[in-house]
Formats: sequence, structure tokens, C-alpha cells
Amino acid sequence: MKKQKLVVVGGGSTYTPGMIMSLIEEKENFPLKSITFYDTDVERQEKVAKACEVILKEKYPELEAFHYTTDKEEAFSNVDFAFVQIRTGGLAMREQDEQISLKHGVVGQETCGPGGMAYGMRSIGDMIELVNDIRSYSPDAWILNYTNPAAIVAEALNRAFPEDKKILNICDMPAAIMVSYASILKREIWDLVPEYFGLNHFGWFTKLYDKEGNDLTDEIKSHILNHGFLPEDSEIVNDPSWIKTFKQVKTMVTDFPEYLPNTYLQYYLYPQEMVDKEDVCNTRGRQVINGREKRVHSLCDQLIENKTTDGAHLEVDIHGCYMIRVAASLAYNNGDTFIVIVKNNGIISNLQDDAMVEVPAQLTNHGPKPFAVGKIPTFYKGLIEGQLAYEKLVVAAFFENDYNKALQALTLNRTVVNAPVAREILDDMIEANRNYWPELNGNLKVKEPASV
Ligand SMILES: NC(=O)c1ccc[n+]([C@@H]2O[C@H](COP(=O)([O-])OP(=O)(O)OC[C@H]3O[C@@H](n4cnc5c(N)ncnc54)[C@H](O)[C@@H]3O)[C@@H](O)[C@H]2O)c1
Ligand SMILES: O=P(O)(O)OC[C@H]1O[C@H](O[C@H]2[C@H](O)[C@@H](O)[C@@H](O)O[C@@H]2CO)[C@H](O)[C@@H](O)[C@@H]1O
Ligand SMILES: [Mn+2]
Repeated sequence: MKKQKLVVVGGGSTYTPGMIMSLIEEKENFPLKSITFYDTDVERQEKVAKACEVILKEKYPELEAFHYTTDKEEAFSNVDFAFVQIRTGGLAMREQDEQISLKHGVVGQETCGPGGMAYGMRSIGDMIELVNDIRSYSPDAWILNYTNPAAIVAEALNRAFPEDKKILNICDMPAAIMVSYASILKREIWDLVPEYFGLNHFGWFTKLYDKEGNDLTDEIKSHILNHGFLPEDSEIVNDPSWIKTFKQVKTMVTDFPEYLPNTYLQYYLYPQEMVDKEDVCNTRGRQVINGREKRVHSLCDQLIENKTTDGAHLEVDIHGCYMIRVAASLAYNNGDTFIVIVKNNGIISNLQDDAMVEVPAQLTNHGPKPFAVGKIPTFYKGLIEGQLAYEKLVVAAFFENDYNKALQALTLNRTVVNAPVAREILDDMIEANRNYWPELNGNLKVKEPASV
């Protein structure tokens, strides 16, 4: 097997140590020659990189090189794979997105509703720049992207690079849900074969089989209805916020029993309930700043100080393994099936061709070969088309610097609906994102005529 040269973009991410542990776990499936970290934040990356150096020395001695850099040429020259996981504006801007939305009585969330729009408008520019940079040094590398909001990033990258067949956007949420299915069924996640359709963070499992073709869907549904649903992946198993989110799946299956929902649908189907249970001073972004970020940074400090992994709490997680198994299937033509984000082109036959949909696809060295979904029923089609229009309008607002398209987008979003509220949120988001968003023109609010 050819050994791969990998660059992790966003080397300072809180997910990087988990990714490194997963690369070690998966070294037989995806053997590496070299790993380089690239980040724009020297200090943030250095802490994580120095810790990863300790892990790699002990657990990946056969790795020929490990570097970290803020120099694009050094990072992107001659690589086979780029794993991209950046967060433009950092977790501080995530918290602000969530708080602005909640102050207007609307869902405050990283990728859903106004938070997703604000984050999307921040991510797009950096992602386009990164793809251009990677392509100028490694024209043939696979670019696998986790950067959120993946739905909006995928739409924007498809618009900016329509001919580039080696960019693949993915999300770990369907896989994390499948980890819970696997636990219910007392099986391995990799033995399960899903049927799934939707947009990113907006989809449904229609069937779940094992590799022998046995249909396990009803067993999962009745388990959820009778015993509820819980997270099982190591990263989230004990996280109270994720536990609440997974528990909400029972309500969704009770109300809409036809298919098994992605956890993110809770924000669109029960927006008021989601707002009511939030604390504006302790949004999810704040919980991550005080939780995962602190935990990862103190783990890094411990590794750097002790120069050994002895006594360090290091875990493999589905987030890392999923990206790596996707990469392995592309690199070695394995033809394994994964849920990924691709251009519709008839996969969902009653949805427009240019939608970026999330569906199962066989991954070979020629890229994803998605399986046909066929016609989807009216309820799902209606929900998806509204969300798709919102996503496309956000991307159009970015590319065309168009205030009115941004306003249309927010008004269409199920978490907002009221146009005056959409306008107030948009204006607050513009103010908060002055350093990140392009300037939007054409605010057509008609002023009251002056009285005569
Ligand atoms: N698709 C998925 O299912 C999925 C799952 C988990 C996380 N994510 C995404 O992964 C990303 C990382 O999340 P995190 O919580 O670890 O964030 P983080 O802020 O801890 O890490 C992101 C890193 O990216 C760096 N960065 C920012 N802009 C950059 C740029 N232009 N070039 C290079 N580096 C840059 C930052 O300095 C930081 O070190 C986010 O976009 C998050 O939403 C996606
Ligand atoms: O609120 P956060 O920052 O904890 O999570 C936001 C991300 O949530 C999903 O990723 C989960 C993933 O599903 C799970 O397996 C594990 O690895 O944790 C991740 C986050 O904790 C979602 O798919 C991402 O898009 C979100 O960014
Ligand atoms: Mn995701």
C-alpha cells in the first residue's frame, strides 16, 4: 500500500488530538508517510502540535516526518490528502452567533438558523482561499472537508470550483448516530449499511441493513420508542448537551415515525422548545470553550510536560475514524459505502440537480459513486426545499454581496420565519461580523415617506 502524505488544515483544532489517535488506530487501513499541520494561529497550533509530537513518537515510530507550520507552501506542497477543519472567527464568534439569535427569541446554534448563516458567511472566503492555495501546490490532492456549516461550505465550493472532482465535504453526525445504532444492535458500526437522504444536518435514515442484507430498521425504531436513544461515541457519551439531543430523537420518531431523523432536525421541528431550554449566558459555544477546549488544552499541556503518553486520557473517536476511512476508500479504491455530501444530479429524483445532498455513496479512487434514492415523499421534499433555498440564498448573498438575499435566506429558515425578526437578526449579525463578512449592499428597506 502506498503511504500517504497528509496535511491537517486547522492543526490547532480541538479535534486534532482525537484525529491523531484515530490515524494511529487506523494505520493499517490508511498508512502515512508524513503528517503536516497547518494553521493561521501560531500559538494555538503549537500547543496541539507539540502534544501530538509526543503521541506520534511513541505510537507511530514508522512515520517518516511530522511538521507544523503557518507557511502555505511548506504545508501544501506535494501532499496526497488535506483534511480541513478550520473555524473562522473561533469559538468566541460561535458563542456570539448563538447569543444574538437567542436575544431575538430564535434558535442559537452553530450550524442551524442564523448562527449557521453567520458562520457560513465567515467560512466561505477562507475555504475558497484554502482550496486555491492547496491546488496551487498539490493539484491532485484529495481535499476532505469537515469545516462547518458543511452544507453551506459545500454549496459555496461547488459554486467556486465546479470542475474540481477531488473536493469532498463530509459530516460525522450520521456516523455518530450509527455508533448508537450499532450499540443497540450489539454490532460494529462498520457492519451496518445505511440508506439515507437529505442535506447536511438535515436528513433521515430510511433503512438500516447489515452486510448480509438483513433489515434492522424496525428493531432500531422500536428500541428508540421503547427505551429512548443515547449517544455512545467516546467524545459525546457523557456530554449532558449531547445526551439531551439524542433523547429528543424519541420525540421525533414518535411524531414522525416513517424515517429515523438526524439529531439536528430537532432545531427545525421544535424551535420554540430549543429556545426555551437555552441559557444565553451558557450557550453550546460557551460550554465547548469551558469544556472540550479546556480539556484538550490541558491534555496537551500534560503531554508536553511529561513527554510521554503514560497517564494521559487519549481516545479514538468516530470523528477521526470516519474521515480516515473515507480517505482510505478513496486512496485504495476500496469501494466502501459512506454517507457524504455530493451534487444531487438526479440521486433524489424529485429534487433539483444542483442541490448538494447528503447520501450514501461508494467511494473509489474515481471519487464518490452515489446510490440512487428516487422520489422522496412530500413532507421531506417540502422541508428540504425550504432549507435548500435558504442555503443557496446565503451563498448567493456572499458571492453577490446582496443584503436582500441574506434577508430572504433568514426569512425562509424554519427557525426564524418572521421577516422583521429576520431583518433585526441580520443587522445585528452584520455588525458583529464586520471583520469577517463581505459588505452587503442593497438594503431595500423603504423609508417612511416624509410627511407633507
Ligand atoms: N463536519 C462535521 O461533522 C464536523 C464535526 C466536528 C467539527 N467540525 C468542524 O471542524 C472545525 C473545527 O472545529 P473546532 O471546534 O476544533 O474549532 P477550533 O477553533 O478549535 O479549531 C479550528 C482551528 O482552525 C484554525 N483556523 C481558523 N481559520 C483558519 C484558516 N483560514 N486557515 C488555517 N487554519 C485556520 C484556528 O486557528 C483553529 O486552530 C469547525 O469548522 C467545526 O464546525 C465539523
Ligand atoms: O457542539 P459541539 O461542538 O460539541 O459539536 C458540534 C458538532 O457536532 C457534530 O459532531 C459531533 C460528532 O457527531 C460526534 O461523533 C463527536 O465526534 O462529537 C462531535 C462534536 O462534539 C456535528 O456533526 C458537527 O458538524 C458539529 O460541529
Ligand atoms: Mn456535522
